[in-house]
Amino acid sequence: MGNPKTLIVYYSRTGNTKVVAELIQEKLGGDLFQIETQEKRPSNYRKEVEQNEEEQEGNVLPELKSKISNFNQYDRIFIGAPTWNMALPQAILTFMDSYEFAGKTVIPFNTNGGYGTGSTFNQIKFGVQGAEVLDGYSVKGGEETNGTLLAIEGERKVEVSREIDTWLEKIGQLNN
Ligand SMILES: Cc1cc2nc3c(=O)[nH]c(=O)nc-3n(C[C@H](O)[C@H](O)[C@H](O)COP(=O)(O)O)c2cc1C
Repeated sequence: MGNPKTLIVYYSRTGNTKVVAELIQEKLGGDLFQIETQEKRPSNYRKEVEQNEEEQEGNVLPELKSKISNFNQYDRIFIGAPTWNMALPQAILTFMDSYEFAGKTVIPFNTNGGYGTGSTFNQIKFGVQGAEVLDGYSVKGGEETNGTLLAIEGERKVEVSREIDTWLEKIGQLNN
């Protein structure tokens, strides 16, 4: 695919997934879009953990704040999410439910508190039926439980940027 039109979508509470999204944009260009819920999320960590669990258990799809105009124009869509309770934050499910992905290339990325992607990549694969899904990138981000919010900054951000180059090259997306 020559010069694909690229969209980089992400959900981020404490900024780690946002930094990865911005690094991808620096390297490949494309449009950035932050998924946000219509209703404000709890700022308290424990309250967010509880609300998220309730939403995941009840298959609740929280309403999103805004829609992407002209989604059809995009060929290549990066979807970035933190691991929440070893799964996707439900807002990503709302996002995937809102658009048609058939014929597109989808590339997932993830940040987590050290326990890995959980089911996030599989959920993305399942949520974008008809798309070609490439291998994702995952990196350790923050650990709100011990007070580390944004971890991907400074020297760590430089390292992550290098890892992203390696990943993009491996999946054949670096010079596209
Ligand atoms: C509600 C909630 C649940 C989380 N659950 C997990 C988890 O199950 N496993 C894990 O490794 N990290 C978990 N984390 C940590 C985040 O995945 C990690 O801090 C990530 O880098 C946050 O990304 P962000 O800064 O873009 O919001 C959780 C964080 C929150 C707020």
